[in-house]
Amino acid sequence: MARRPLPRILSKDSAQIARAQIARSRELARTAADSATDVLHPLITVSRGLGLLASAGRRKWAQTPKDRRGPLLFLVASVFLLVVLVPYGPLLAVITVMAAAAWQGRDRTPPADEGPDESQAERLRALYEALVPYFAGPEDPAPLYAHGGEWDKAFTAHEFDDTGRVGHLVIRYPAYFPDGEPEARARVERLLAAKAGRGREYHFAWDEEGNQLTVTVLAPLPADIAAQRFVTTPGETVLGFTDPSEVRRTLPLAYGEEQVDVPPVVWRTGIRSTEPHLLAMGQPGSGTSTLLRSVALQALEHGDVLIVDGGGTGEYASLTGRDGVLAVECALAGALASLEWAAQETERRLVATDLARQAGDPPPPDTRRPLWILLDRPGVFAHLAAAEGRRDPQALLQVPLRHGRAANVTVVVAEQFDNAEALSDVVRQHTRARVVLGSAPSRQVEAVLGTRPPTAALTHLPPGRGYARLGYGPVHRLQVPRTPDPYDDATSDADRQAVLELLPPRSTPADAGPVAAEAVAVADPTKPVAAAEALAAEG
Ligand SMILES: Nc1ncnc2c1ncn2[C@@H]1O[C@H](COP(=O)(O)OP(=O)(O)OP(=O)(O)O)[C@@H](O)[C@H]1O
Repeated sequence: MARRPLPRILSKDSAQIARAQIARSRELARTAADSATDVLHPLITVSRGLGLLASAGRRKWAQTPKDRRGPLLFLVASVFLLVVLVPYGPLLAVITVMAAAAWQGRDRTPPADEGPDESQAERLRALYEALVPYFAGPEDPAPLYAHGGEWDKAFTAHEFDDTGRVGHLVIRYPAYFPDGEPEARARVERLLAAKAGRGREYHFAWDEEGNQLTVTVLAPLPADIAAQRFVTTPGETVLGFTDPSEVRRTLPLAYGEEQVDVPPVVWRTGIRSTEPHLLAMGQPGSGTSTLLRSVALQALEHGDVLIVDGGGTGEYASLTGRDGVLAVECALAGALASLEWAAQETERRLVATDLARQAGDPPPPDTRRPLWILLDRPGVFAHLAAAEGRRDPQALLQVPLRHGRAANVTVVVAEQFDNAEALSDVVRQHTRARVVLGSAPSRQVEAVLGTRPPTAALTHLPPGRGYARLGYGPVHRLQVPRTPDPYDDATSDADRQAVLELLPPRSTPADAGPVAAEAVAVADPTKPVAAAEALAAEG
């Protein structure tokens, strides 16, 4: 596939990625040209000066009347002879001519005026005035911030975008401003986001040592990346895409016949993972089920998947009966049975691995195939179980969550904020990879990620947009790839086709039904697919 710039038919977001790449290439070319110009600068100046001197000489000769040209020629010849005869004359003459040429050839273009124009200066002044109550100290003898003060001393760098709004700003603030207090920071960030222009996302970088705040406007993340096979190694799952400045790696992604490179948020699972399980939270409709579907499609490439869906809207029906899909459970009884089997399977793997290790053998092959447990909206089952006097299915996640890493078992839980209190402690404790989708108050986001995101959240985010944090790592902005339910009537044909192409074939009849408790119990636990088949036979 040829790697070419983005086609015009792509949406605004994808075009922005391409524009960023073109801008980067231009920046490189400009840097190379600047370096070459720096090295050759003296030579260029002298050559330009010599050219100017020669043309001045020609002009002078042309202006001289014909009857005076003889004496002038005689004078020049005499000076030339004198120079030749005087000791060091030729050398001195060359130096003199070069100096004159350098003087003549010096760059005389007046330096461009880089200051802001009147409207921009007005915007900066307004921003400065708005910041005065936050940064002024009543006892400061020489305040940096004061009404009617000098904004250009406080704003050390500023850039404006094409629409005339602030694109980048470096703000100095007094050392006594409590920049270590999240609430104080949040107040300033809210003010800046409102005053510098709503509807855009801002990145705030607080330099506590230098007492400097850098505000940068972020371009929207590409929201039209369709589901596809990502170029990753086993054990890597692409949660979505983020800013180029946040991640060094890029993934080549297909857009029809074209390819573009986009920075991914990659989550590593398996034995060496430090964040072996994931929790995704969001508002209704923010795209957590879509994230789970995207994870399932990637997991099925190398492993088996068990889906427990408390939402009960049939969003995972397209996965039922597919090779590698052990079960798609929508009822409490099935959820309990499947999760009990998963807990036993985790224990079996642990025991088998341990025995092999004691015997000095490598882990048996039937413990190496990754097993994924995807649990959407467990809070619904928790309420149902409490009403029916049964066990909360989350209790069965204890073994997979605690010991899953060693047994190649990964748990992904998605829940809505409204039901957050229904999440069990063990789920909260052991899911160290976190995702928040959709707009939410910053304290809710902080409660999930463990820290405040470095950007001011928009009041409206497209579905699949949010933040991801792996363990104690940085918070990344995230856009989940578009992975809709192919059975949903609202799904476009292109999206449906993209998801259907990723689904494994269906060798188990889809109408075999969910894995029943008894079938799971009697099935050979070393062959999870066989368990489903045994159930199908029993059904
Ligand atoms: N990454 C995405 N890109 C494009 N559209 C998305 C994305 N994620 C979700 N959507 C769209 O948003 C809508 C809701 O998505 P989804 O069902 O995944 O949300 P949810 O958080 O599970 O909400 P609910 O539990 O209420 O269904 C769907 O129409 C879906 O197609």
